[in-house]
Amino acid sequence: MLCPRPQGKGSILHLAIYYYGCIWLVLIEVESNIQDYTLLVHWLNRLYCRQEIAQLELGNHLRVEKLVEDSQDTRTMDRFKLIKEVGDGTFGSVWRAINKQNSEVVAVKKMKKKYYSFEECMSLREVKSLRRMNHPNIVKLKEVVRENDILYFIMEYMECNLYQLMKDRVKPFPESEVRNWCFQIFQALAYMHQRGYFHRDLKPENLLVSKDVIKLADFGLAREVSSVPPYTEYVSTRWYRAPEVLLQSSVYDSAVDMWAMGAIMAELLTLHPLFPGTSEADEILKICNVIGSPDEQSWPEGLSLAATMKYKFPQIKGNQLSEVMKSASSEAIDLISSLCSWDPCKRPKAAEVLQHAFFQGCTYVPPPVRPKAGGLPKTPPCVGAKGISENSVARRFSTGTLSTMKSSASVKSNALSKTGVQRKLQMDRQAPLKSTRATDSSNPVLRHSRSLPETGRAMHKVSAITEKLSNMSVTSRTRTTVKPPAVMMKAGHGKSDFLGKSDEIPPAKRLTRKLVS
Ligand SMILES: Nc1ncnc2c1ncn2[C@@H]1O[C@H](COP(=O)(O)OP(=O)(O)OP(=O)(O)O)[C@@H](O)[C@H]1O
Repeated sequence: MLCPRPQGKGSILHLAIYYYGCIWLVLIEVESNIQDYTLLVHWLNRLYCRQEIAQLELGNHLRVEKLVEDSQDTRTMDRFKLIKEVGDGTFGSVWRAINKQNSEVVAVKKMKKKYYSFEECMSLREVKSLRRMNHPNIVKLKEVVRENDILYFIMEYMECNLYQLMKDRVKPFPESEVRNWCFQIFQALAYMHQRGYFHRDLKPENLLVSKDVIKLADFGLAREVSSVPPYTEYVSTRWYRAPEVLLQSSVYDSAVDMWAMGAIMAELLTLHPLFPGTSEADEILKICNVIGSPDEQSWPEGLSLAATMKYKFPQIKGNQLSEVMKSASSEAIDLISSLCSWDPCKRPKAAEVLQHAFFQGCTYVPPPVRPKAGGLPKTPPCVGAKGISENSVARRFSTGTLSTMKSSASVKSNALSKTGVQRKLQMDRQAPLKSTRATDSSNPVLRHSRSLPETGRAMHKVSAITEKLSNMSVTSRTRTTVKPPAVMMKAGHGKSDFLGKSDEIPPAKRLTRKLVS
């Protein structure tokens, strides 16, 4: 409420003080209604601009830095020349582009959905999480631009993704190369997990490579660890999906990323997906075939989750990972087995993995707190014996989770609590979603082709889920071979799935799918 205006012959000074006070009151009132800085920027933007551009300064204190005024707005996306489409995911198409102003090569992700306000854009998970990340192994988000209701992410450009590298290969990657990549990715994961985020959609397509450097990308599903469960939306690509997610736990955590990394590591070492399930039920069966069925000892919470869903695990003893990955070192196998533990609590944390014997000789250098001016921090490579001697120095600056260089992955202490809340399933009738893959016009017949239809965050009616779940049962069957199929396979088929078809394992060739180039 404003005070009554001074009556009578007030001096000019009085009037000035009165109006000054009024302005302050109005501002205070407005401010109390403004939730955060982003909204304030948007509000100012509305006043002065027709379009918005936010240049994100990546670091500890992110802020919207620049508003484009009327005189400039038509130039917003004109600054970029799109050269070639390099990827087409569920949510956006990605282009290699050049910033005409400084000739920098960038990646422009053009979102498929329209965005009618800037707040909507700024509240996207991809923006919220990426803008808080500043790590040499996490793809940098440079700008967020909304123009004509279309949202663009301007990112640093990476040459290709891991899936593209795998599909063209005949011989598996040398273990040293896999070690180098994985070490970088685990550093990125340690960084983001320690900052309270987990990715939830790790897969080879989301690991981008430029020369020796690999980076995590696609934070569309990233979630804050502190966000409140239940997590009800659809999460992650089936082949890399953790069992607790398959069993519809709604309180999973960063351990889902560790499971995915186990599967990715194995795939890099063999060029074949470790758990190429054709449906959710088949996914569980494939997991049982490799690591054996869970029991009261290995994963009591899993049995409860299954019971809640009226799902019965097949009783399979499982194979030895060493049989599946004949040429892998014992350290690699040990690490993959611990990452692919049924019980999420038994999977090592990312920071612990960096201490695993598989990475002996690799140096962990924590990223700087603030980005250095004049360039990105360099990714620390595996540096052999020198690295070991440097490691003690590196650890001094770590967050304290790295205890000993020689210790293997230890057991996690946090437990997943179980819940009766059911997560939503992708159903048979769902229209197939676009696969997440890079556009590959040069290679129409992809040997290692895959479709990742379940990356979509499909939502389904709970009643339908309940019906499906109550029918669900994966019957025990004699061990199906876990030998890599003759052809490279694609992640999932969209043909869901879980229920009633558990023992119908389609032949490998059904898994092959041609890619749209
Ligand atoms: N910064 C980048 N540089 C080069 N290529 C990129 C970049 N970001 C993404 N890509 C390519 O585009 C593809 C799709 O990108 P992205 O995963 O971000 O899209 P999406 O719509 O979120 O996909 P998804 O279906 O997995 O959710 C990636 O697999 C990658 O090949």
